[in-house]
Amino acid sequence: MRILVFNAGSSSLKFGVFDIPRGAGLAQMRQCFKGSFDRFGAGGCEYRAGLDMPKPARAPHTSLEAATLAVPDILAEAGIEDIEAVAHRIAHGGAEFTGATELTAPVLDHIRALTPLAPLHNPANLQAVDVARKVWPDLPQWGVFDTSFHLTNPARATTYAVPKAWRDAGLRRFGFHGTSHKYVAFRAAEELGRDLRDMRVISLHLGNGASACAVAHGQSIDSSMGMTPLEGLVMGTRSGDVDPGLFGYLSRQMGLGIQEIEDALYRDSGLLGLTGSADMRDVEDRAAKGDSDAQLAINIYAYRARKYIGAYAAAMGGLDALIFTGGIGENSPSMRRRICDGLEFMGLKLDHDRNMAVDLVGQAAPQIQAYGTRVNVLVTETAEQAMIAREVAMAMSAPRAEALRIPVAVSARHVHLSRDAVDALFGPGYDLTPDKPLRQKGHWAARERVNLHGPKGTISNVAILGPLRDRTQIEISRTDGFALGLDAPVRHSGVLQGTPTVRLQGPAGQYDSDGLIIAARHIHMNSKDAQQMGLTDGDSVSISLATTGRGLTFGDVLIRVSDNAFTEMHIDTDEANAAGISGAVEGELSGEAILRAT
Ligand SMILES: Nc1ncnc2c1ncn2[C@@H]1O[C@H](COP(=O)(O)OP(=O)(O)O)[C@@H](O)[C@H]1O
Ligand SMILES: CC(=O)OP(=O)(O)O
Ligand SMILES: [Mg+2]
Repeated sequence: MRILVFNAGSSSLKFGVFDIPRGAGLAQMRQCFKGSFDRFGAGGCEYRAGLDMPKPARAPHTSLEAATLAVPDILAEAGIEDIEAVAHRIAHGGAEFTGATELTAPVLDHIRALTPLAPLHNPANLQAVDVARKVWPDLPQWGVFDTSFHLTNPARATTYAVPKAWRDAGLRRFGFHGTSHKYVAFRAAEELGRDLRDMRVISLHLGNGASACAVAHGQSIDSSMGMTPLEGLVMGTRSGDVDPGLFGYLSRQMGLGIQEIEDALYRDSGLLGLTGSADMRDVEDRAAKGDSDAQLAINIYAYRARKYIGAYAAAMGGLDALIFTGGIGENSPSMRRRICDGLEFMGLKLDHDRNMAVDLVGQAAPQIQAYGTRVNVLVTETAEQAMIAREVAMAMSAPRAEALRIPVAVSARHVHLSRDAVDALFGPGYDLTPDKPLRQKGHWAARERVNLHGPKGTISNVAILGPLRDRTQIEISRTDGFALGLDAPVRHSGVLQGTPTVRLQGPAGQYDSDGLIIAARHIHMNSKDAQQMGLTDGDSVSISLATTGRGLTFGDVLIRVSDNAFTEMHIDTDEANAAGISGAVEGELSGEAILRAT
């Protein structure tokens, strides 16, 4: 399979063509073309092409868009034909995209909607999609997202301490450069001959955009960029961390509008704001000639990065390897040195000769720590394009993957009430008030709540789900059972013989009812999906949740088919916690694990 990859960054366009033999392992992947444009200005840009990345030549393109438009001709001239898919780096994918995704119209709409959260990136990424669409209208286009790798970050790392209404509106941290952090972490482990799952790694991606990432035991647990690629380290034109108190001051005291402030933080800050140049090569040259602004900028840059190393070593309880990548991380021995100086207290020290002698040809990942020190320090090229090609090739060769993904919903404790129960709890003839519709058609959560009393304790404010049923059923988790002091059996809905009795308390009175169960996990499935997946009512399947950070396969998941069902897997809060679920998750059906109903 031959895949063309576009990696549009905030200051550069990189592209590559990869051959991945069908059926063969990904190790046999071969790059057959490579090119890049950067240093855009009024007089054009620098251009490199060819596998050995020769010295840059000048090209006339003054913008990323113009450079993107030139790529098809470059490939044609190089005799690159028979491309089978085009893969794109997409910076912001929100919480939605956990891996390579085909860029269908709704997916593209979603990416477009995220543009305000990555104004320098998503438009450039979408531009490359547009160009590729026009030139190769029949080829599938895929996206690989910077944000995906960080979706394993725990809530304590992704949650801003801001009002609930803001958090409910979607304010949270995401993190970027995920494809790069993931690749370099794996590459470092490979180089060290260790299993990444046994390691605590910090990756510093220092390009035009820059971010630090803590990779604990193979998973990203924190990164320095937030809801947008503005937070964190000092960058080419972006500020990184600032005091949120600045905004009020800038608005009130300096009369700046929101758009002006945001533009300045994205485009006129960072190295550019500090020195007048966004390019570290210029800044280093000026500093060497005695320019004090450039010298201060370099100090701020290194100091910020060093602070993040300390923070992430603390977050992980130690550090085994530090990795430098991105244009600055790969090419600036003096910046690597400044960042690492002073970290000897944590066992991190560079060998200065090794640091100066770094040569990255042929995917090398040289180690540059002083001999005998505890923390390994490596430098490696980021290879985002290769990683993107690899993820897309894997996704494209996964059979029917799309059809077999099932959204997972976590059911918190709730009750279904009978007419009798409502009469006793709320008064004779009382009608519950439907408040929120549920995804299963005709079902709703009521505004009213009840309390549950058991011999050990009380659980207050338990949701009531309508419509009314013939029998009252109370669904709790195992943990809730301990809180109540009652031992509820795991049962399918409606199978209530011999279940324990619990006291329900409403405003008008009490009602003792049996029907206390832990709901057995199940999948509501509409007939069309069932047919497509080859399943019938009563089948049991295994569902793997691989994307949650505590990947788990749930066996014995009952399929319940009905015509109008919204296809969705239901698990309880204990199961969700065990699988480390936060936010939207999909489960994957393992085809070999279907147990037939009859
Ligand atoms: N030899 C070098 N010394 C110092 N900085 C360098 C060197 N080569 C490239 N850089 C810096 O790398 C940055 C660009 O990084 P890169 O990863 O290519 O950008 P992007 O984030 O757009 O992909 C620029 O600040 C550039 O000055
Ligand atoms: C997310 C980001 O900052 O990307 P880049 O380094 O390409 O600007
Ligand atoms: Mg970059």
